[in-house]
Amino acid sequence: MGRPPKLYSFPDVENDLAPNLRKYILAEQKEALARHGKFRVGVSGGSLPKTLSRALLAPNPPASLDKWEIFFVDERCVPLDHDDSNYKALKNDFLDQLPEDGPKPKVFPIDETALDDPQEVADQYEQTLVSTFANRDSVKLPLFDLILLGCGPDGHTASLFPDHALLRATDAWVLSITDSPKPPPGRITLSLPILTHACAIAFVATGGGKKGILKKIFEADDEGRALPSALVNEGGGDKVSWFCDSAAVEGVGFPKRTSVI
Ligand SMILES: O=C(O)[C@H](O)[C@@H](O)[C@H](O)[C@H](O)COP(=O)(O)O
Repeated sequence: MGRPPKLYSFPDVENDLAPNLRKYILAEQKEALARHGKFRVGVSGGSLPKTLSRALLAPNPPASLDKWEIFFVDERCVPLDHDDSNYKALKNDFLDQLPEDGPKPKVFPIDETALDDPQEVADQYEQTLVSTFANRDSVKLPLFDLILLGCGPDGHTASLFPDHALLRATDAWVLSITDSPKPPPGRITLSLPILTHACAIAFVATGGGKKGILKKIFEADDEGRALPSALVNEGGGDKVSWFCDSAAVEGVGFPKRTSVI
């Protein structure tokens, strides 16, 4: 690993992790707005939308939310109102909780017209990125201001799973998977080069269920180094920050930080 990622450990999600995550996101937002007047964020599914809403809703949602463009780091190929939809989770946990008269982000869900064909969904989503981030011929890779990731108990992140061929895919921005070990099997995901190209990348991993895998990722022995989340550490270096609670990092022998400055 070149310049190592930052590993934050907080005693508690509600009172410590969430306010520090807020501070971090608002600092990234400030830099992005100064760079190009927009804040382009990629979000994952799982528990992330809930933690995000804890971080961002209180004491009040960010004033520049109307400058935010929110994309999905990965999405399940299900209708947007299905319980498995990452869009639905973000909508329920965050978007619908915003005050009616306040600023709203622009959100880019998947196209629902070809859900039985994940490759088609991936191609359509890549087109969405191409038309938002500029012409693919002029932009080699879309530059997200911030990517927010989760980490599964097997070390997966986004819908990039351990030992899966998608980990080696470098020719597309958005990939499809039909055999996801975590249900549902049909999904789309940003590719590893897009994740690590982002200006900033944050993982949120909490709870005792993450303990063993974080140890493997950070101790990076041969097995740990090959895990998808470790490959993000490897490619993103010091652009990567991990927001964890004490339960998740118990026993992890890697220097831990306790607050975002
Ligand atoms: O849609 C998904 O399934 C995800 O994007 C996935 O990569 C998730 O982030 C991790 O599985 C962690 O999930 P938890 O935060 O629920 O542990």
